[in-house]
Amino acid sequence: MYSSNNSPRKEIINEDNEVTFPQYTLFDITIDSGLKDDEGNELPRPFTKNQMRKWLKKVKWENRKAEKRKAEKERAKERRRKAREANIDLGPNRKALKKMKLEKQKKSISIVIDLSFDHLMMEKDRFKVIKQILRCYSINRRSATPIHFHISSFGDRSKTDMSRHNGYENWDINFHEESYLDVFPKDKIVYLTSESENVIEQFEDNTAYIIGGLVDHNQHKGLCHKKAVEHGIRHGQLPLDKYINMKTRKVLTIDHVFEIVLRVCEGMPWQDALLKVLPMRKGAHICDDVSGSNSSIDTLDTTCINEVTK
Ligand SMILES: C[S@@+](CC[C@H](N)C(=O)[O-])C[C@H]1O[C@@H](n2cnc3c(N)ncnc32)[C@H](O)[C@@H]1O
Repeated sequence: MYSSNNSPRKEIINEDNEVTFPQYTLFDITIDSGLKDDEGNELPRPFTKNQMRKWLKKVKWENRKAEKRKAEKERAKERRRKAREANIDLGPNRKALKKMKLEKQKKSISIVIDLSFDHLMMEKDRFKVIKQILRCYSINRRSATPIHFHISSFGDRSKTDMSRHNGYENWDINFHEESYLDVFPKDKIVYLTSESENVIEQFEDNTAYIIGGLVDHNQHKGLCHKKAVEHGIRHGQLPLDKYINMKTRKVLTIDHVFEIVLRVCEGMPWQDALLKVLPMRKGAHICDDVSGSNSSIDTLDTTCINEVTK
């Protein structure tokens, strides 16, 4: 209790009528006053009004967040209860997913998200990249045939951005501080880029497919293609034109590219995978020349990439 109800600078009078200085902490930060008590212990500096205001704002925000989380948990519980009653399968729960992780056989291809573009993005866009990575992680975990998932050029900035998600170090993702060039043999790397003149038909075993970890609103058009050419590695685009017509441009988000690769590796025909993953607003619809024909990957050219550039 404060001796005055609105000035945080005042001392505290406890129940035994003893006067003490308050131990203010801003969560884990204690502000030192430079003063010492009788035993030589550092006394904390009371907050200024401004600091107190900020602290209260933060506490209120944290409380609101906790309430929202609690409400969301309740809603999820209710959804699950209703689904059970209606005999609807909501897929595996967390416990089952963990067990599945140990039992599932992974595909031999790897997907790498290249995080070497941090310096080109504002915080807001870097967070979008992380959010998309979370989605990739989540769909890969739920897949019956997950693919090896890597992150390369995982530097200090990415670590800080990622650390907002507790326990990410324990996720089933291989984090590499170094470039993908130092992790995989050069001839086993294919950079995925919509600007490539090579069209991917099938994914090769034991090959690492790189997705640029970049949200750039088309500001750095062709950057990943340029990078692949400069490094002398193979590159390829997804066969969008072959299977679907799209209203919008063909540059997809990281998680959409990831999911398309995952679904095709699971055995889904290209066209189905593209239509399943691409959102309605992209206006994806079936190409006249392939609709009705069997578009399964089995019937396609078996070369991984046409006119591969070395
Ligand atoms: C939002 S895009 C980044 C666009 C960026 N301007 C660039 O130079 O690639 C994110 C990543 O998804 C992959 N990607 C997007 N559309 C693709 C497509 N149609 N085919 C293959 N990869 C694609 C690329 O790896 C790309 O770097």
